[in-house]
Amino acid sequence: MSAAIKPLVAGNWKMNGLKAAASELEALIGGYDADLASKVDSMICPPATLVSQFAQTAGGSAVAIGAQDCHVNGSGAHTGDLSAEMFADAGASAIIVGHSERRADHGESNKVVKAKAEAVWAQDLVAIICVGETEGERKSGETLDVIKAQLAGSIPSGATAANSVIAYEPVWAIGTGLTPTADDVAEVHACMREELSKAFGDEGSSMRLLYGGSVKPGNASELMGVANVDGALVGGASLKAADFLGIMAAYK
Ligand SMILES: O=C[C@H](O)COP(=O)(O)O
Repeated sequence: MSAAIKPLVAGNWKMNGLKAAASELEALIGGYDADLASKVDSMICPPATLVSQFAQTAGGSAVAIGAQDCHVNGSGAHTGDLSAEMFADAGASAIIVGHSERRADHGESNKVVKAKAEAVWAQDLVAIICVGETEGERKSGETLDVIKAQLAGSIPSGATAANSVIAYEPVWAIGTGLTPTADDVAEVHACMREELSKAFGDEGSSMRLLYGGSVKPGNASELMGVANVDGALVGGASLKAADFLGIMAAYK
């Protein structure tokens, strides 16, 4: 937790969810009362096929809708790709870029992630920029160097607390049920805060830093209580409204 930064709990549904899953979004909206909304922001990033529908369902509620990736260009001959402009048009307010599954499955480099963040900003949307070390990198003691290099390479100049959110997701903790210790999370988040403050001044000092990787209702209080952790990027446990609300309850 950082003083004076309103936390964000964002759900990344990844490649999960059909139209009927709107019932979970409706349940989330129903359980996310004004008191909770005053303490923590909430966002769901469904698959691209549901962004428009979810934005309509969430319209007028305090739950924001985001997307999971975008192309670096606004339009053009890129079969199967989707642009930040399209997601803005569909009602998204943020787009995740640089998730480790994109970096691994699609070979996305820091340079590509940076260009995607710029494409997100060009539509006045928020870029949720992900970084994180692999298991091998942690075991060989390279974690902080990897994170620093990813931050330096993936975040464009001009990043502000309003246009960017940074998510630390250790690759080995994603979908595995494993989590780093609170001390390990604190070490990485302190390092990120220092790097961002050096690079972006006051904007870096007040940018939201999310932790992601096997966040569940049972471990949310401990993880969200770590210094410089300003919320969570949640995968599996965001698919059910009850679990997602259980994670946000860490801020009650
Ligand atoms: O974007 C979300 C993360 O990859 C975390 O996924 P997970 O909560 O299923 O471990």
